Amino acid sequence: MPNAIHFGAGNIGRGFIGPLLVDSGYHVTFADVNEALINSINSHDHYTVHILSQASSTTEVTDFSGVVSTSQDLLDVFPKADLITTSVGAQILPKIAPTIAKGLKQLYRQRPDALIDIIACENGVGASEILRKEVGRIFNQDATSDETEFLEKHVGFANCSVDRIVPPFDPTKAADGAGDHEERGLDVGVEDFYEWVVDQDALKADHHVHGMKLAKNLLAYVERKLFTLNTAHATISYLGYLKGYKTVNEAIDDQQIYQLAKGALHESGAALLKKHTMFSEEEHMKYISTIMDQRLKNPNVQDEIARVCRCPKRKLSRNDRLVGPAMMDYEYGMGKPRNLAKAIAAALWYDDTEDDDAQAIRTLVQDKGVEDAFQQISGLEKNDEKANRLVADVVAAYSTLKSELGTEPSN
Ligand SMILES: NC(=O)c1ccc[n+]([C@@H]2O[C@H](COP(=O)([O-])OP(=O)(O)OC[C@H]3O[C@@H](n4cnc5c(N)ncnc54)[C@H](O)[C@@H]3O)[C@@H](O)[C@H]2O)c1
Ligand SMILES: O=P(O)(O)OC[C@@H](O)[C@@H](O)[C@H](O)[C@H](O)CO
Repeated sequence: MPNAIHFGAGNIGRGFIGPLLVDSGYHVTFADVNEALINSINSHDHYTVHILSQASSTTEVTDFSGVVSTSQDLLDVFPKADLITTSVGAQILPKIAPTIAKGLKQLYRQRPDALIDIIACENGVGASEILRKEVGRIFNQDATSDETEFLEKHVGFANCSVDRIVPPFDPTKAADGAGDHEERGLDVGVEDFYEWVVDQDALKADHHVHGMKLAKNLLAYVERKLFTLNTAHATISYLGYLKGYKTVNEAIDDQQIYQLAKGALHESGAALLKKHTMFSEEEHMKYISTIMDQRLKNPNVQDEIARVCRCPKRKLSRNDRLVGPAMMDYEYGMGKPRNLAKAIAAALWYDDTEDDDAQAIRTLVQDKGVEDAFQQISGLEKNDEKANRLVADVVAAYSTLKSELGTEPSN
């Protein structure tokens, strides 16, 4: 039986990647910092994935175990691994890199001929590549030349696009009659749709995983997904937050928000089609309408605005879902991305007291002004003329957004 280690036993780990691996015959070891979660994983021999669609259905997941990601137990599991996947959050990857570097050395000692792949299943451009650089830097600090050669020739780091909405899930409210919370603590609720596209050129070994689609030109898939689904999700949620909504369904039902999000997708879509000519306009319009009118409106998926808005610093960074497509519009001569600028402005207004990033952003905006704060958070170059145009658009959108939405300015 092949073995996989999956870092992050949260929504995507238990609701998407873990189940696909188990269904393909892998034993999955979940590695997570959350000890209580790992104890729960080790005290269950199965859990249920609830499909949140009109015809609700379930899938049982078995053949898994858990290890605390900071423990020696994880290093002991590494030598058996054939595949390593992650879903911890892109910003957490540098934190797990030292463990992966150590684990790969253990693996090399026991199986020097092994071929192994690492796939970071995180939202973001080039997540596995970021992990590769960090693991490589640490691994090579005290590596022998044989070890360095092993890392280069035997370990693949494959970027991927990972798409399935897995919202917070309350098993006691499951439409399929799930039992009480204690009993159903590991269960997850997921939308029916999923797409996992992995860079075939970066893999070192053959993996037979149901639902893992291999493709070349990965950047096109990653940007199409991040700059469409996630752009819409973020636009709807940051604007929805300002209008007092708590769920994505409530916010998308607001026509002003719906139209603004649709506008943002036409802006990102124009640049995506220009950059990635493998997608036709017809295909992309269908992709947008499936997202806007089916997936994000799915009444069975009750997603929280706070979850979609989480980590606003990451979401406002140069290559992410808001600034990324807005800059692409300038780079490909597509004109002013007015709707994206409003979405960015809304993210700069996001002030959820439970969100540390949001608090840091608000403090920065108040201390430095919106122009400097946005430039610093996004990482846009000060001497880049296109970046300066976007900064000016965002500053203008920021000052009028709240009155446009009909909400009172708070400061
Ligand atoms: N939920 C979705 O709809 C969805 C869809 C596609 C992609 N993603 C991406 O998947 C990733 C995970 O998202 P999620 O929704 O599953 O989040 P989540 O919070 O449900 O799960 C993340 C898990 O990672 C664990 N973790 C945090 N730091 C860790 C560390 N240092 N070592 C090991 N484990 C650690 C947490 O304890 C948690 O269990 C993110 O990159 C997200 O963008 C999420
Ligand atoms: O996971 P994040 O924080 O990058 O973004 C929040 C949501 O937009 C995201 O999790 C989506 O649900 C997911 O990307 C759907 O595939």
